[in-house]
Amino acid sequence: MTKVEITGNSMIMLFAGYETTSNAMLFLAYNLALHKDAQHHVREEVQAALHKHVRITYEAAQELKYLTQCINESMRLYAPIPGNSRYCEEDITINGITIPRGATIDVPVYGMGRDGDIWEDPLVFNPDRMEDMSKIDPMIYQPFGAGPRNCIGMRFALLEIKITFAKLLLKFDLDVCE
Ligand code: HEM
Repeated sequence: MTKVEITGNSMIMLFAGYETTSNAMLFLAYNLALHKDAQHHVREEVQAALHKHVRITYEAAQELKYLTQCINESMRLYAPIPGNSRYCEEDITINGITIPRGATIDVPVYGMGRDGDIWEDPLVFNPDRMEDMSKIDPMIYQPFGAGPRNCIGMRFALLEIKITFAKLLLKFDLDVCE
């Protein structure tokens, strides 16, 4: 790799990985502060995992299913990257719509996450709807993008968020200010 490539890749890893994860955590904290029942559920789950694993390890984090649902639901409502795009390299017709070569396709990630034709009560924070991710269309719910160039840091980000919130909720109660 050249020096320019190393610098460019280092910069993108920092920019792509810092603000995105911190915004995801910010909105998760907000949603859990607003929804004490969900916060309580997550805390109980973390305590059970701690009981089994003693520390919040990688393995323990994998068992935090309800916390994962809360993270996913929070990113549906508040996608850290609200829009994405793709450049069309050649003419193509999909479902009767022709997209010409050279066109840029905007992907409305935030809008799709709140579309009433797709989600029941779209503005309600309901982690239960994220219980079975195989029922969710990955082209519609795509906070980490989609396809071969989706987010390379997704697993790392989810782990980081889970460990942070597991530790946070063991010590603190999250509340909204007046
Ligand atoms: C909650 C946290 C994060 C969110 C919501 C997020 C979201 C995204 C999205 C939407 C894309 C574009 C994918 C596409 O076009 O299909 C992307 C790409 C990328 N992300 Fe993340 N990201 C997060 C965390 C991270 C972290 C922690 C890292 C690295 C440590 C990272 C590194 C990257 C890189 C390098 C790309 C470009 C991948 C490529 O072009 O092949 N991201 N991310």
